[in-house]
Amino acid sequence: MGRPASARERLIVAIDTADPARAAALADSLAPACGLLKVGLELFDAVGPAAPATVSARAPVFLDLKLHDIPNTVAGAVGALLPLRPAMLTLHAAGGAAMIEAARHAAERAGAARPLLLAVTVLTSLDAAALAATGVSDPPAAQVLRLARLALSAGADGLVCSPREVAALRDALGAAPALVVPGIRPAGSATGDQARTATPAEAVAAGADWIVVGRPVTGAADPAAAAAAIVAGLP
Ligand SMILES: O=C(O)c1cc(=O)[nH]c(=O)n1[C@@H]1O[C@H](COP(=O)(O)O)[C@@H](O)[C@H]1O
Repeated sequence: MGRPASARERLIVAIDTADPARAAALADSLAPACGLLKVGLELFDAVGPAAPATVSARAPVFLDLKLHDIPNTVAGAVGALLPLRPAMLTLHAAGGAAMIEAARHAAERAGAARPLLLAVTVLTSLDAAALAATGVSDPPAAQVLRLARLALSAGADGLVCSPREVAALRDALGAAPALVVPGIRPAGSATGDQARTATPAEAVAAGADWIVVGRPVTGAADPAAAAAAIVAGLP
């Protein structure tokens, strides 16, 4: 899929719920207010392939299953997901080059309808101490850049990173990789479990192509109005 052509198209709303009726209601109200709707592990694990199928009737789907397994298994999973026609699909960069190459190879079977393959670098919920506890003593920014280079050279189309790394990734990698950025918090909204955050406008000004927002929109009294307010504040 092409890069967003408007502020509205930059917004991806994460529909994180295990309740299919709530997911359908959120999709109905939010589809006109954003570019894509994200179906993640919570909804997919609860509802199965019917989840993206329901949502894709309303908006393009970002299918965020963060695949991370041996290359043969990930290739098979990508092949099994292609009939759902996601516009974007995630896998963990830490799965390594051979896994990403296998995913790319499998995705190419969809031809022109191939989803954008996005490599998740360092989860936005990890701060430097939490990352160090996994055995990575480099700061998050260095690990994000290392994983970004690995993923792109193995065939990923883009990256998922926190807003804190976007400017450095653009400096190092240029305009080519798609940068999809969660960890977004409008001023005054609760951080929750996110550690590396910034506002929607800061993320886009730094070079994000798309921003991913979940609870600040879906937890609002009027989710469509919350989404519209985010879009109105983008540069
Ligand atoms: O791949 C993702 O989308 C993702 C990667 C990451 O590092 N951090 C992250 O928060 N996400 C997703 O982005 C969404 C953020 O939701 P909120 O924290 O509610 O805005 C969730 O659906 C996460 O699964």
